Amino acid sequence: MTLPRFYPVFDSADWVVRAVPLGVRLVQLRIKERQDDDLRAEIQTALACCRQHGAALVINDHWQLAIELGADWLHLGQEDLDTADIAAIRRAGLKLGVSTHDHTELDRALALAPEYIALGPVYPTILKKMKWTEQGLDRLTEWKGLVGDIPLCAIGGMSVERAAGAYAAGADMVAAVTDITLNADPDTRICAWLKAAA
Ligand SMILES: Cc1ncc(COP(=O)(O)OP(=O)(O)O)c(N)n1
Ligand SMILES: Cc1ncsc1CCOP(=O)(O)O
Ligand SMILES: [Mg+2]
Repeated sequence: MTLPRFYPVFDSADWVVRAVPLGVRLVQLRIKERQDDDLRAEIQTALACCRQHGAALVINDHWQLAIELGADWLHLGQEDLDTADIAAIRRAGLKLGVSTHDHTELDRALALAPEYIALGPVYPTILKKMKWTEQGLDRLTEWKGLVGDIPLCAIGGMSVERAAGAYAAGADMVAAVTDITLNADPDTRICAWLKAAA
């Protein structure tokens, strides 16, 4: 499967249900600090919507629920990898994306043969406090040289205006959160992303 070039990340199934009918074909559900029952309901709603529209849903962090609910994709960061059961995840047939920020993390990610590797924050992000400063476009180019055929995802401070630069630098996919969710007109912004990624 060739992964879509635009990869929005949302914190609720409502956002997924809003974005997918507009043409989004790869989307992440990234929900923090919620009870399992709530998470289960969110994942099930998002999964049903994505399956109806032929889109791929990536579950962030919650690998046990992803297995339990028969999800297809999972995203794990380096701290998630410390506790995740990769063998169980693979046995369940889940495809995997992994976050990286430096060479040690990249080596660890490559050893897992993930379906994509993410590098970030490419630009400063306001979504979460991170110990990593901006990586920049040259770092994306370096990463693309190191990951070879594995799709590379740029994340962190990405915007429609910055997308072309990230693709030109070597990103196969660009992920974004607040460029959409804080926009005054998220639907129009999603459509602009789809155009920029086409
Ligand atoms: C596409 C993509 N890239 C990176 C991340 C970050 O994952 P992680 O480092 O585990 O941090 P949290 O998102 O869990 O706070 C991501 N979610 N998606
Ligand atoms: C989850 C995550 N991982 C690296 S940067 C980032 C935040 C991306 O959010 P935004 O697109 O709003 O900068
Ligand atoms: Mg995580």
